Amino acid sequence: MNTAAAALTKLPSHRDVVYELRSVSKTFALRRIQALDKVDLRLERGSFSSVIGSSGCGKSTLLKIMAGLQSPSSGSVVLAGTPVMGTRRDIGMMFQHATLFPWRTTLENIVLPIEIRDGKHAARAKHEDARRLLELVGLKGFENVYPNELSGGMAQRAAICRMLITEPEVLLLDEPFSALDELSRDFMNMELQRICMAREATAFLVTHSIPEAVILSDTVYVMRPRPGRVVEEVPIDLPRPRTLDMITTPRFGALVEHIRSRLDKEAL
Ligand SMILES: Nc1ncnc2c1ncn2[C@@H]1O[C@H](COP(=O)(O)OP(=O)(O)OP(=O)(O)O)[C@@H](O)[C@H]1O
Repeated sequence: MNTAAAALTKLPSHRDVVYELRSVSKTFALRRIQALDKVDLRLERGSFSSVIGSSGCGKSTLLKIMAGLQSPSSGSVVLAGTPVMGTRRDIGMMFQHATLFPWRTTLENIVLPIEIRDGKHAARAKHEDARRLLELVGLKGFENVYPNELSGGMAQRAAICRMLITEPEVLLLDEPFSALDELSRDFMNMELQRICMAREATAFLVTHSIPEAVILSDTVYVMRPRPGRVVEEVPIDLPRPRTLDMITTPRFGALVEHIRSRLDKEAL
């Protein structure tokens, strides 16, 4: 078996806990909204987790706190043994829209986080790494193309490279493919799995789609609103690598139904 095939058949390592949230609460004092109430999370190294819940249940607030973009009102957030007190180098983020700069080529967009952090010289030194990442996501040959020549899916792949160029420990993903059509989204989800497995990345995804959460995750956290809290941690016992035809299996259907039954009824 070649190395790429070996990487694909490897199961997630499930060893040490890399990210831990203990009793995280968040209240927005001005509007007296308790967005999060005592949320506990433990992400194992190399695992893929998702959070699902109705609109306004606190998913984005949770992600922002994990990213160090917002501070919790109480509780602790620890990544790789140190408290998260602000943005940090070992956290990579990806959002719904790729937001590539139109005046920079794909390659220049990918190395931008390095340029901002360490300057132009350091960014240039990363061009080889950026080329390798482009190959990993299937964009070889698009190094010198401008964003207006990329499809939505291609732009999101470039955004994956931009997230990975700083070699983050964890990937925080806020509905990264929700703006894509269904076929591209399915394809990109399988690509995301391949990339995460190849790099043994620890990933955490916010999504509104139960099937997406199930096909990608080792664990799905179900949230309910007012106040936002995790009501269940659902282990997904489907084998890896996951394939799209698993969606038609009875086990997949049972997991989707179980998660649906645990969601806030008003959201359905
Ligand atoms: N900066 C803020 N100031 C005041 N209230 C806020 C702020 N950010 C979020 N909220 C409130 O906190 C609650 C949770 O919001 P959040 O955006 O985390 O939910 P969500 O689950 O991500 O929603 P959606 O799925 O619609 O994106 C909501 O009631 C929202 O109005």
